[in-house]
Amino acid sequence: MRNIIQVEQVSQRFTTASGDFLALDRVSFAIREGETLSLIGHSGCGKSTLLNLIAGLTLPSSGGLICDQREISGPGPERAVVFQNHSLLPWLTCRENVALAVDQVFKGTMSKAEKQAWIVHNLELVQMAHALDKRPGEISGGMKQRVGIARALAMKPRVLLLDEPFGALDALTRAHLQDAVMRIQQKLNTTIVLITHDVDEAVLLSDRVLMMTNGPAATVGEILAIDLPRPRSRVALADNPHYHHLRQQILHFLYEKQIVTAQEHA
Ligand SMILES: Nc1ncnc2c1ncn2[C@@H]1O[C@H](COP(=O)(O)OP(=O)(O)OP(=O)(O)O)[C@@H](O)[C@H]1O
Repeated sequence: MRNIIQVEQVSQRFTTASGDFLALDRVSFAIREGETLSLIGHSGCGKSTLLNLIAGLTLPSSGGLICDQREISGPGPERAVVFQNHSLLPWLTCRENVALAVDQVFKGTMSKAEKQAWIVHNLELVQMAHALDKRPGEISGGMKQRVGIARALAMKPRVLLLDEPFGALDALTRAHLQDAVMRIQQKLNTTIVLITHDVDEAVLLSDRVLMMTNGPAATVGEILAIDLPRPRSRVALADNPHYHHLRQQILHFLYEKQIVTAQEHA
């Protein structure tokens, strides 16, 4: 598999009231085309900072990021982001919210009818075609996230960046959305970068899990390959000893290695 994103020696400093704060310190890794890579780490370690850099929403203090052989110097439709809080415009319908992205990306390249069909197609992908003309206030939290994912997919991104997209949802809705993302990924072969705090979610969805060290000066701790066959079923995995072994390795990193490291530095 070829690399679609390369993160090379990236550091990120923030200027705060109490002085300079080094959030990320010389982070390097590559994201392979078509893979699902999860970023996991303790709260405040720098996961969103890293995702924002890949999205091009911020620029690194040093180092560089490359997407498809081009330096990332700002946001672009080939890297679509979905945040924890859907961020749909409340006065627009689901169709109109997706249309905003489609109009922006396919201006001049799709006819009006093609755009309408493409909007419906993407809402169908996330099973939300029934709510085309509803406003965000008329649908549930899980449904809003689905529409947010449809809006991102409608941009035909090469990479889908998901910043804790299921964090605010109840366990059952979360499970349905995780299944939807896995199904869509299998269908479209989109590259996905997912921030999560949930070890089970990381193992279920990912091809690799990137475990970050605690901040400040966070960096890549370990990268774990999740070599479980696809399609994956949460029910079948519950009895799979290898699944439990992989889960255990992440827990060990987060709750034993990282705590030890933090104490060593204390
Ligand atoms: N704009 C900023 N200015 C100053 N400090 C910042 C800024 N953005 C992030 N930080 C700091 O950088 C560190 C990493 O923050 P970030 O939000 O990336 O962590 P995170 O791993 O995504 O956290 P969480 O899991 O709680 O969402 C934190 O200590 C945070 O306070």
